[in-house]
Amino acid sequence: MPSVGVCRWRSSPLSAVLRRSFVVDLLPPSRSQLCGAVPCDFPSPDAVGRRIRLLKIWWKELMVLGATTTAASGVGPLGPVLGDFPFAEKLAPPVVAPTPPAPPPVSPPANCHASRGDAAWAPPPHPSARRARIKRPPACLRLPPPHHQHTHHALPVIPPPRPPSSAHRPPSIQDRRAMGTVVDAPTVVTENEEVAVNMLGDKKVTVVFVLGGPGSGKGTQCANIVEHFGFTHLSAGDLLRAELKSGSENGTMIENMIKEGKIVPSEVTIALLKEAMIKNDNDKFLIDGFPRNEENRAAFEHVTKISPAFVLFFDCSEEEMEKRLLGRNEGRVDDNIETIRKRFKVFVESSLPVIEYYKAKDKVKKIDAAKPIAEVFEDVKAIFAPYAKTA
Ligand SMILES: Nc1ncnc2c1ncn2[C@@H]1O[C@H](COP(=O)(O)OP(=O)(O)O)[C@@H](O)[C@H]1O
Ligand SMILES: Nc1ccn([C@@H]2O[C@H](COP(=O)(O)OP(=O)(O)O)[C@@H](O)[C@H]2O)c(=O)n1
Repeated sequence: MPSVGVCRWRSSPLSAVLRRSFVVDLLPPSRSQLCGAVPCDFPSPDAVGRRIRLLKIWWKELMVLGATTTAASGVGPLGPVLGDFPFAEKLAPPVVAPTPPAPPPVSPPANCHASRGDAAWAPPPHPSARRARIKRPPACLRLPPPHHQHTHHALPVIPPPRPPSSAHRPPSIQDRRAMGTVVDAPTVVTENEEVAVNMLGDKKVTVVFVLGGPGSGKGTQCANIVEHFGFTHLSAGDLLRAELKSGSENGTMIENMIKEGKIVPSEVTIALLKEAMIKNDNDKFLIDGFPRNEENRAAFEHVTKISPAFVLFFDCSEEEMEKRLLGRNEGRVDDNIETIRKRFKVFVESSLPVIEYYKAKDKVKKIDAAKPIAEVFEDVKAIFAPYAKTA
């Protein structure tokens, strides 16, 4: 049988409004077919009720498509989890509208470039899906036509995933999982522009990602940039350490990840960055130590719609960085030789590819960070000259 559905819900204490989200995690091939279906914010129990109903409608559709359920990860199969949802008992029993019969075969709309025989073409969404008011991928991108030898209920073959660089690619389930929010607006990240239409609405922001190995001097130079160029410094590591100290429900997880030099799941870090950016009136941000891997990068762009003006990359040898970290004396649990080596490995395996990604977009400004602090800052200043404070 073709598909697997797993549903779980989670809450986050990070937001003023308690956010709850369902994530329906569909393993391939159904994932690409139903991506964008369900994850959402639940600002109130009423909204939760509506989403439960939608989930049930979607679930029915999956069943119609011949899906089977298997607990693959998370809490378990969708059906039982719906029953377990903590707000469920506070709601009137959800009214699930009867699913209308399957629509008759239709021809592709005139404005769809594909024809019925094309693998890219699909009939419009089922009416119950339209009721759901949840943004699904455009029909042209979604269901390929049923495979000729297949019966009615067989899932069609799903085309291979589209390249991640496509500005119109619907966010994947992983991206949405990472966000914990629904992105109703089309995912458009303004490339090669210093400011983007973003989560801050009309407010245009300039974001610079500051990357480099542990101990390369990111924090030190960010302090200088703040002083001279009026940026706000958001250190992902500092935000995570503050979150762990705050007694958050994620505290233990964050602590363990930091001790092991591992990367905290994007949803946690992005929520912290997002909150910090929303709270701050400044429009120029240095985001230090983020994105640390491909997941961080893609999720951030999807959630915030912000593309960095450029990436400041502090290039330094491991030998020099190790020396600095061992002499940092900030009492950090991860500044010991064992964790430092793990962090170096993570940097090479996960963070360097992010730098390569931006390099391919001509957005990386590399600094020789092995030089003394003042000399490094001279190079930094040259890069930030266009952002000189005018006051
Ligand atoms: N260019 C430099 N030369 C020598 N020591 C430096 C230099 N830049 C930073 N340091 C020192 O190295 C340590 C790590 O720097 P830090 O800015 O905290 O790195 P990161 O934020 O990249 O982990 C700190 O003790 C800092 O004072
Ligand atoms: N985007 C990020 C940034 C930091 N972190 C965690 O925080 C730790 C410390 O990061 P940091 O940026 O403060 O310090 P450095 O490793 O750059 O010195 C990392 O080793 C990760 O465990 C993360 O998980 N995700």
